[in-house]
Amino acid sequence: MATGRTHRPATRSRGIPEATVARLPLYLRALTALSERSVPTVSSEELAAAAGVNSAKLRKDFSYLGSYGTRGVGYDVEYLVYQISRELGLTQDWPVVIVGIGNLGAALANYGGFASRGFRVAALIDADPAMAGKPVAGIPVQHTDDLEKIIRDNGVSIGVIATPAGAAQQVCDRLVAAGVTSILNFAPTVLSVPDGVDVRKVDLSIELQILAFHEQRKAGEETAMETAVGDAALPVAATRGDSTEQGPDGDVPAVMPA
Ligand SMILES: NC(=O)c1ccc[n+]([C@@H]2O[C@H](COP(=O)([O-])OP(=O)(O)OC[C@H]3O[C@@H](n4cnc5c(N)ncnc54)[C@H](O)[C@@H]3O)[C@@H](O)[C@H]2O)c1
Repeated sequence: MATGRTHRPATRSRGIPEATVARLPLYLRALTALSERSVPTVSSEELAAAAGVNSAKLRKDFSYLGSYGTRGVGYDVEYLVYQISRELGLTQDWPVVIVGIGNLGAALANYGGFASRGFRVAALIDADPAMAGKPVAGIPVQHTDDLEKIIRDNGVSIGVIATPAGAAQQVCDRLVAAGVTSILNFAPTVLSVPDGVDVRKVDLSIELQILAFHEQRKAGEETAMETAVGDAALPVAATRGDSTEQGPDGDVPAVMPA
């Protein structure tokens, strides 16, 4: 769901295209579900359907990992989970800080899915002095005055920004200066970062706008269908009872053949 943008070339140094990297978490999520059900192998078609990806694209993506599956058997689920996790750097623990512990930051801190995927929330940081020391998700919130020290002490390389838009660039600059090289930005603003820093932006309103676009198209198609059916209904109604105009099983066809 991330409407992501990274500041890296389209191909990573090991030759895996960014588009493939972006699909790896989708495969991993589908494979983890299979693994939890103790499914030993999966075909490219089944996995592609579970991940919502085209199966030819999946085979191409897996060829970058050196994984070709076995004809007639498919892919070994556990091995693929390991391979993709390793490729995504998930076989190691990633300490993450969240900056801006309001509604969203607190919800993110409380989300159990990060830790289970190797992302440990190492610290929560907020500018509001009244919040300092108060626990959120069992972690005491720390004040932004200590941001640089917190980053260094915890060896943090990934920062999550959940501050208001107006504060995001300044928070980003401080995170980067302190050594953070990957940022997940929830604030509705475009961040400037130096080369070598990756930024991904999550914007749920953009996702909703895309859904609205599809809803509008669906509504347009339905209107067009209704118009077509409505236009066709006149001759059908007029000829009802005329066996020559009925379908093979006696039903009146909804749309008359041209
Ligand atoms: N990307 C999305 O889909 C999405 C969804 C919801 C909200 N948002 C955005 O996330 C951000 C947070 O939303 P919210 O509802 O949690 O807001 P909020 O007002 O509840 O929380 C913001 C928090 O940031 C803190 N803060 C302000 N300036 C700071 C600074 N310089 N350094 C550290 N902390 C600072 C505030 O003290 C507050 O606790 C907003 O920018 C909002 O637009 C994005």
